[in-house]
Amino acid sequence: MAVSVAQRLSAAGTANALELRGVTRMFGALAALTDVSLTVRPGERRAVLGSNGAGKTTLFNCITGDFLPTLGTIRLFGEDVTEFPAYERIRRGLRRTYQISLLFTGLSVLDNIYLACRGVSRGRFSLIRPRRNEALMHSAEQLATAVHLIDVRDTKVAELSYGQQRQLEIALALAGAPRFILFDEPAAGLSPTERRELIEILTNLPAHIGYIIIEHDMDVALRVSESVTMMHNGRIFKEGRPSEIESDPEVQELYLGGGHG
Ligand SMILES: Nc1ncnc2c1ncn2[C@@H]1O[C@H](COP(=O)(O)OP(=O)(O)OP(=O)(O)O)[C@@H](O)[C@H]1O
Repeated sequence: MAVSVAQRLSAAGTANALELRGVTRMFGALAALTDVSLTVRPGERRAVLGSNGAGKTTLFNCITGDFLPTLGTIRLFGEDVTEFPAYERIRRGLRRTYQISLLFTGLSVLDNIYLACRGVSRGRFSLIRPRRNEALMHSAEQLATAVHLIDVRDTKVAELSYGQQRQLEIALALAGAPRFILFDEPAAGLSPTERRELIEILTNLPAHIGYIIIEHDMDVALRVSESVTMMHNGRIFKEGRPSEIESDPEVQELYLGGGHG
C-alpha cells in the first residue's frame, strides 16, 4: 500500500536527508557541476532529470564520496560529510545502485542478498569462517520479498531475467539500514511489465527511506517521485513537483523536445 508524503516525513526525523551548497566539480577546465545547491528532506523521493552530460552522474559521485567536490559542501542528515570517504557515508545510511551490474552471477538470489547484509553488518571482517547468521538470513528473505524475488530466491543470478537482476540490485541497496538511496537509471533496458514492477517496488519502499532517482524514462521518474530537479550543463535550472515539471514549456523545449539524447 502506498504511503503518503506526510506519513513518510513524520516517520523520518527533522534534519534534512541531504543538503548540497554551492557544489562545483571541475575536470580540468570542464565544469561538470557548477554551484549546485539542493535540499532533500528525510523520506523525500526526488527525480533528477537532464540530458546526456548534464552532470547527473557526477552529482551522484559527489554525494557518495567517489569524487570530492572542487567547491561547496555536502551534508547528510545534518552532518558535514564533504570530505568523508565513501564507506563513512555508507555507515550513515547512504546507498547507491549503479547502471552496470555488480552482482555475483554464480550465486543464488538469496546468497547475494545475504552477502550484502553481512557486508554492512558488524563482524564482517572476522577471520573465522562465519556460520550462517539466522537474523541476517531472515533480513535477506524479507528483502527478497520486498523486491518481488522471493519465488526465485534459490535461482542463480545468471539465470534471472535482466529485469529481475535490476530488482536484485535494489535489494542489495536496501541491505543494512539505509536511510537514503541514489538510484542510477533503474529502469534502463526494462520491458513495460518490468517497469511497472519497478514502479511498484519503489513506491512501496519503507516510509523513512528517501531517494534520488536519475532516470531517462520520464514516465517512471515522474511516477515514483514527489519532487523533480532538472539539470542542464552542470547547473540546476528548474525544480518543482512532477506535474509542474511535466507541463513547463522550458522543460518541454529543452528535455522532452529534441534536447534529450
Ligand atoms: N571522470 C571524468 N573525467 C572527465 N570528464 C568527466 C568525468 N566524468 C564526467 N565528465 C564530464 O562531465 C560532464 C557531466 O557528465 P555526467 O556523466 O555527470 O553527466 P550525466 O548527466 O550523468 O550524463 P549521462 O546521462 O550521459 O550519464 C560531461 O561533460 C562529462 O564528459
